[in-house]
Amino acid sequence: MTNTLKVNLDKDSYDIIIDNQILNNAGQIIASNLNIGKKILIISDQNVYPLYGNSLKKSLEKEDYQVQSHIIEPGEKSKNNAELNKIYDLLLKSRFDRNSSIIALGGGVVGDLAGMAAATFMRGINFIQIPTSLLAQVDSSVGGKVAINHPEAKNIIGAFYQPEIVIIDINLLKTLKARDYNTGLAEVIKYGLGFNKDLFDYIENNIGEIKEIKPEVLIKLVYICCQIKSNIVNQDEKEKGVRARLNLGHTVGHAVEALTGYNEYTHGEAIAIGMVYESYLAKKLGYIKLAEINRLKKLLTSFNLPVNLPASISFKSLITKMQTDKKVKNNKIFLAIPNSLGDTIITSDWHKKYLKEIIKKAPE
Ligand SMILES: NC(=O)c1ccc[n+]([C@@H]2O[C@H](COP(=O)([O-])OP(=O)(O)OC[C@H]3O[C@@H](n4cnc5c(N)ncnc54)[C@H](O)[C@@H]3O)[C@@H](O)[C@H]2O)c1
Ligand SMILES: O=C(O)C(=O)C[C@@H](O)[C@H](O)[C@H](O)COP(=O)(O)O
Ligand SMILES: [Zn+2]
Repeated sequence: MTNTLKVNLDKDSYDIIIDNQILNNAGQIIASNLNIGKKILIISDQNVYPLYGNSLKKSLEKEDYQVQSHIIEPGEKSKNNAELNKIYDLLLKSRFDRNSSIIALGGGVVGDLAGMAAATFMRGINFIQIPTSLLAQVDSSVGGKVAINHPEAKNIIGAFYQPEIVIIDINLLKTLKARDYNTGLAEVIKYGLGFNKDLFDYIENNIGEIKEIKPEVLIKLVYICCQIKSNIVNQDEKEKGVRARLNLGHTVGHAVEALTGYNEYTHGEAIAIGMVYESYLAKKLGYIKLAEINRLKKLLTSFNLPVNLPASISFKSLITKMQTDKKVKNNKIFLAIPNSLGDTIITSDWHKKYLKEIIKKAPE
């Protein structure tokens, strides 16, 4: 049974369609739901396109779309200005117009980069998300944050630009490498830790089924995460308030990614570390309990996710990098931290020395 969620943003509202084995119907889903021009550019990467590019292309061509593809090197290093320029060159050369569309077929890197191209080319052309990694299915394909990195800071050049539709086929997850699957689980655990205690309990109680990628379990996880995210985005599309809670673990996590050159940790691994350190900070401030942090660490570890900062990152380098976070206001670093399991608060009322003490103690 197809599960459909709606992101409600007036004229920019869209459906999230979640099912098993629907990639071959993507063309028909697009043709019957969207009024778009015939030209489509699929942006994908060198791992994903050989697996799924042809099926998508065929299903679009069946509906008379004229399809071109642009394939990037996989990984965070492609989320940059040079790659974005290559896409603009292609769109111009192929005479794409305002009615044309870009489809992101890939993980969060492809989605963020393709979304930046769609948001900025001619000040905005149609954008369709077909996420293929777990992380992209539970998080990055929904909500309209699109971005590229700067060598100094993560996602620092970007926009809020909503897709026309999100088509999620959980069957695609079967070909993910274990490390990439686990990185998506870090965001799933974030939704449990920060927004839904029942989800946290469910993950703890179904570790085996989750590792086996059981379709009914994955549909449930993807549905709950997309539901949590769309409810928040519905209230605060442009992160003026409540949306900042989705950044739980990310102030430390993004700093870890940037300080390690975007190639030592995946995004999910970095935010796993971020969730642990930000939780210790929350505990010092009187929020989450040690027993809950220990549950978090155990759960992350059971999916091979890291829970300790690497020795190469000092307190000083971490705090300096955290100052580049987008949640900094008047030099104050606002953090999204767990209040208790299933609830997040935003605060700037914390002292840097707490983080210094936590790092010095090296939480085991
Ligand atoms: N926009 C947002 O709201 C948002 C939210 C969370 C994360 N992000 C961003 O997303 C990125 C991380 O996303 P990611 O973890 O998907 O990384 P990714 O896009 O690099 O994908 C991870 C790896 O999995 C491969 N892959 C993807 N789907 C596959 C499939 N079905 N079968 C086989 N291999 C597949 C990719 O080729 C890549 O090697 C980061 O840049 C992060 O900042 C954005
Ligand atoms: O959608 C959001 O809002 C999020 O914060 C989701 C995060 O998981 C995601 O990594 C996002 O890209 C981080 O946003 P940023 O504004 O801190 O770059
Ligand atoms: Zn994230």
